[in-house]
Amino acid sequence: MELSVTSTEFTTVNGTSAFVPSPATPYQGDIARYWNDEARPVNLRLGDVDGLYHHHYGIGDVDHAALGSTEDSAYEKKLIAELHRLESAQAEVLLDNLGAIGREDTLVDAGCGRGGSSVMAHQRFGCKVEGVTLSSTQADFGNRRAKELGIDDHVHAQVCNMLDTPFEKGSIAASWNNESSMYVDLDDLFAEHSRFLKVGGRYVTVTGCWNPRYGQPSKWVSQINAHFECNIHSRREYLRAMADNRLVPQAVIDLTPDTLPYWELRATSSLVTGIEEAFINSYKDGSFQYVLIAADRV
Ligand SMILES: C[S@@+](CC[C@H](N)C(=O)[O-])C[C@H]1O[C@@H](n2cnc3c(N)ncnc32)[C@H](O)[C@@H]1O
Ligand SMILES: CC(C)=CCC/C(C)=C/COP(=O)(O)OP(=O)(O)O
Ligand SMILES: [Mg+2]
Repeated sequence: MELSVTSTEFTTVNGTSAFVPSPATPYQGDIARYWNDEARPVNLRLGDVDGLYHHHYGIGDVDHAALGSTEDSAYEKKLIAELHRLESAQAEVLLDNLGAIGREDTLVDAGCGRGGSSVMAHQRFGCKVEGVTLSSTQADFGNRRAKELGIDDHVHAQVCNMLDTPFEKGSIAASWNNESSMYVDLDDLFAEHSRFLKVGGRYVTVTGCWNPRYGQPSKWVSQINAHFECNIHSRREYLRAMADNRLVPQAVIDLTPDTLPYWELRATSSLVTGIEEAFINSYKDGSFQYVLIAADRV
């Protein structure tokens, strides 16, 4: 495993030894531990459907015909497949917004999780994808999947702070944060993307953000922050930090109506985690939005 940090330590995670780089901050240490320990069935069982493991949410209409009757003994399996289909549809929309990518290009998946979006990007464009995550468990998982798929020469994950990456200035054709920008300061994040992206390169984020029109983060947004130990930014902060870092928005898409069917379906499943109500209520009261922002590095 490649590491872009200078010192390392061993720690105990779930009773086993895991390799944890010295975090840039105590907060990043907490986030590394959080994702090293994470093994929720709602993520693993969905990933098992086709081997693409996501840590993001879904978009699009539910295919009720494919789900069939709730009385059917195979209903739960179909529901899991449907939730997974919607999560992969979200990643497809992110990739749609990366623009023209060639086989020779290298992309950066910032906060790559178990690597589902990285694999999909390689499968679509034939390009190289470099994923970074704070979690050694996730990086190992992603690299193992890439090896199993025979694409480890193109898809690679490493334990690395996305605010301080080893990628050379101007070397990257496109980069993204798929539900990972709520763990960092946006000025620091966009300064780093702006540094390693080529001029004319594309940056995309899919994220949940609080709506400035609501006023301040609602109780539901605060509940989501506490649940994931993250810090959801406002839509205004995204646009301001992009403008300050040579990232010019080309598309701002409100995906809130598209993600509600996913949440309403998930709330009926046996895999609920308890956070469904906060997402549904905040999307419905307008305090929280699910957005995609695509920007050009100028
Ligand atoms: C909700 S998961 C999203 C994973 C992935 N993008 C996906 O769509 O499946 C958040 C990810 O952000 C990563 N992350 C959070 N802060 C980070 C940081 N400072 N540097 C690198 N990764 C970070 C976590 O390690 C985790 O992999
Ligand atoms: C849109 C927002 C605010 C996202 C916060 C980041 C996050 C934890 C995303 C999903 O991860 P996951 O797939 O591991 O979560 P879950 O277990 O709930 O499916
Ligand atoms: Mg999930």
